[in-house]
Amino acid sequence: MDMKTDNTAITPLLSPLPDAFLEFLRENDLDMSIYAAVDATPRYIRLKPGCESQLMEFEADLNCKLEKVNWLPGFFSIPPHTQIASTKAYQLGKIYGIDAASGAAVMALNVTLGDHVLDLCAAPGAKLCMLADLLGNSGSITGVDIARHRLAACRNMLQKYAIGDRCRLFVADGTTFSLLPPRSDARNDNDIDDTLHEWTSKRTWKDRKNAAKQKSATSDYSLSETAEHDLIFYGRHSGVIGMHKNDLFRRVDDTEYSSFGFDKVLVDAECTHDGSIKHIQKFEYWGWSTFQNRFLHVKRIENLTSLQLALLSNGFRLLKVGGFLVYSTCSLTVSQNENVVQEFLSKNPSADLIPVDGANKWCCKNGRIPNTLRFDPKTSQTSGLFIAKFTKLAI
Ligand SMILES: C[S@@+](CC[C@H](N)C(=O)[O-])C[C@H]1O[C@@H](n2cnc3c(N)ncnc32)[C@H](O)[C@@H]1O
Repeated sequence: MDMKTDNTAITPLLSPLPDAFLEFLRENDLDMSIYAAVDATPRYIRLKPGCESQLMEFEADLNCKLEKVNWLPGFFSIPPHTQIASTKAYQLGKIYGIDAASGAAVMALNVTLGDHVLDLCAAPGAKLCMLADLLGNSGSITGVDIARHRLAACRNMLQKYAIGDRCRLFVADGTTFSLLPPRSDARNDNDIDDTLHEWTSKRTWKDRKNAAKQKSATSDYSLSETAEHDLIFYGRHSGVIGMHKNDLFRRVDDTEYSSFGFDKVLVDAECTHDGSIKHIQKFEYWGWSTFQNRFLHVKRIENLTSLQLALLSNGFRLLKVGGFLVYSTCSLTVSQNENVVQEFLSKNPSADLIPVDGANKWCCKNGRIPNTLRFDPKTSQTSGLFIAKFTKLAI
């Protein structure tokens, strides 16, 4: 699926910028000139590994030249208003639409073969697909998102690109998600009742009955273990098939995550999306009063930053000692980025904010605290994105 809205009805952002958005920029001390470059900001595509030799075909299909992004392997820029969803290359799952800054957030994780990766805010899944391509036939990916319909879109994408083999998707709250990565020594009792069999989109009569039972017993979202972590997809080699459900949903002591937790965690947190002008443009249709209600109310922003801190803290809890966590948002506000990072560091002595390898060659600037990065349309010719990378120390 194309990660950018291929909605031809959306016109360029009103010029001058709408008052509500200007007020938001002023309140957050953001330089409005970064949005001046928006109309000239290219789109980006990433090639499915193995399709590199078909560049000329893709150019003919997209009817434009593909410019290699030198600082980001596998990425190409295309003119801003190129439509990709109608192309054959896209429909056949040979190209992905994904912004280069999003690609940078994934690269910052330094994924290596065999890693167990957790993507805590995974939907609709552009970064998760890139993670799956980087892992290839190794390791595992666990994708979590609280929005069922968005995670279902992510599942469709995994199926379209045929990259879900080592992936598990859970509808769950990332602030409380608590499962371990799949273990290679997991029991495989495929024949025993109540173990997980191959995933199918059709639910068995027994599963439907259990779900109904759970629903009637669960007035509170947090009551049942399995309701709390609703597994909506798993691939054949995701480590799930043959597992007993109780083992899959087993709660462990927090200390176990330090040894058996995830090697890499991505927390691409919910935010105000102000760095993504495509998102902001949608308010021309939703109405700027909606923007005002959502983004200019102190209480709502406080709730959002609390959610971001909770997601980051829980992602870090699930990380192995020595593993890497990347926190990213497509907001450019300090409150949702550097402030969240600083508050998190003050509460987590085992967290170390570390530099992103190779970022000195990337088209971005430093954030307002050392080792953090900021992409924006003016500096990077990308959508806006903030990135911070942490490791977990053994203390
Ligand atoms: C910026 S989007 C993630 C984009 C995604 N990483 C990608 O590359 O396509 C943020 C996501 O966080 C999800 N979200 C919001 N609150 C959440 C929570 N408490 N737990 C898990 N996911 C949450 C939203 O549903 C949304 O899909």
